[in-house]
Amino acid sequence: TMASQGPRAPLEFGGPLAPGAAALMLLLPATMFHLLLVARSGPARLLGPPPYLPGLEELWSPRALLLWFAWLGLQAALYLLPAHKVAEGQELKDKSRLQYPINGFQALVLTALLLGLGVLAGLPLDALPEMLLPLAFAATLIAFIFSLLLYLKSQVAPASALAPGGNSGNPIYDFFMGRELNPRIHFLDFKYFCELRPGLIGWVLINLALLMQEAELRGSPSLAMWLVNGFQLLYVGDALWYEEAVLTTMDITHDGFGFMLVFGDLAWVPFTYSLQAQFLLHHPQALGLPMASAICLINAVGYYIFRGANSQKNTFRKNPSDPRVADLKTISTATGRQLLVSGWWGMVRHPNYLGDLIMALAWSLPCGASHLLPYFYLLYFTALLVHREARDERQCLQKYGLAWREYCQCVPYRIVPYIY
Ligand SMILES: NC(=O)C1=CN([C@@H]2O[C@H](COP(=O)(O)OP(=O)(O)OC[C@H]3O[C@@H](n4cnc5c(N)ncnc54)[C@H](OP(=O)(O)O)[C@@H]3O)[C@@H](O)[C@H]2O)C=CC1
Ligand SMILES: CC(C)CCC[C@@H](C)[C@H]1CC=C2C3=C(CC[C@@]21C)[C@@]1(C)CC[C@H](O)C(C)(C)[C@@H]1CC3
Repeated sequence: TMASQGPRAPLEFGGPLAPGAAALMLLLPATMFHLLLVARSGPARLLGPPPYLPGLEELWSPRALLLWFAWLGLQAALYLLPAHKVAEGQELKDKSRLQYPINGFQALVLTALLLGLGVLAGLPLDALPEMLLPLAFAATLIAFIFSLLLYLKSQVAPASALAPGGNSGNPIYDFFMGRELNPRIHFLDFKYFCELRPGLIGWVLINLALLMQEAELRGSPSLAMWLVNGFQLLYVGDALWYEEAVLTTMDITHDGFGFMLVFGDLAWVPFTYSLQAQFLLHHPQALGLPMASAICLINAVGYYIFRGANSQKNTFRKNPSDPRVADLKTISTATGRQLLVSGWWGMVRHPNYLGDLIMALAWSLPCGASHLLPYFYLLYFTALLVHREARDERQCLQKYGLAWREYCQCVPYRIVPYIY
């Protein structure tokens, strides 16, 4: 029987048609391919036309598809290995809690070991950069097919399994946003797995391959390439070290798993988040030690704010009496949960976004100021977080009502103190 529609939320991204979900399903892959093509071109003009339009013979590669399936299989196997900890997710509508393995950092380390052994045995990792286009094409194909399978699976899911935002009744919109909240087969939770494993680890693998190819090309990797690789490996390592924290993010607790997140996880993250390293391979930048030191300081400040704010909130949510957060000022809410109104969360309402954006700036600066392309991530990410912050504000106002308004009066700025 058809599952009755679950609760309905306001339509995001302008709804199902242009400039909504349907447009984004074409625009996002097109933007990704544009970035991949421009990064390797001499002029590297972000706002100009791509240097050429690749033919299907350049995009389609059975070898790339096979590589993707092998990569997904490896990461799924590492995900299903015994975990040192199994965490419970947030309470669901039916009062149950799902279980999630906490073994992401272990998967990163094992992947590094396996790849290290592979390179010693002759695995041509430095050949990966030449395959970025067919690999991105394969990832996009997999994203569409996987999203279709998820959409079909959601048709037989009970209403309690549906996400608030992904069942408008419009197939295009629901395919894009995702109908089911936590699609899984036994212990393999597809949303949790895709968000933290193949794309995120694939991102730093692509970065490493680009660094290795620069060493082949120029004798040794540039300081700028080292910085970008180091900063982004820190970011991915941190995400996997604090993997359990993702269980309280809105993607896991609120959003359906549809094309937007499937494509975002499997294609957008590995192929557009590695843009700075791609740019540096084709556009070497001389970076002096004083500038490099200043950029390292900027990344350190961003990481300090990002980690400090995320850990403070997650610690507080886990145990408000924890000595590390017990003395912070709070606002009580009708739900029984409290809102932090001092510490990081008394500075602005999303201090973690501020730290993340500062790091995004530090990732771009090693690429110099001659091109806009390396700053694409900063521009995209600012738009993503501003949109995300607005979504979260709506959800928090709905959750907490007057208490949230009181919080907004105490903490008037959203992301940047005294600015926004
Ligand atoms: N690199 C990338 O592409 C992306 C990175 N990120 C990063 O992911 C991290 C998580 O971000 P995101 O998932 O958006 O959500 P957040 O971690 O910002 O969590 C938002 C939730 O935190 C709780 N909260 C908000 N204010 C307070 C307060 N004052 N006291 C206590 N709890 C509060 C509310 O949930 P409740 O009260 O229900 O607990 C709210 O819904 C961020 O650091 C962000 O930068 C996010 C998206 C993309
Ligand atoms: C326009 C895009 C295609 C829309 C897709 C957005 C996604 C790429 C992001 C949505 C939320 C994300 C998070 C992270 C990566 C990007 C996506 C999937 C995250 C895993 C990065 C590392 C962080 O430490 C985190 C807090 C774990 C992030 C969680 C949200």
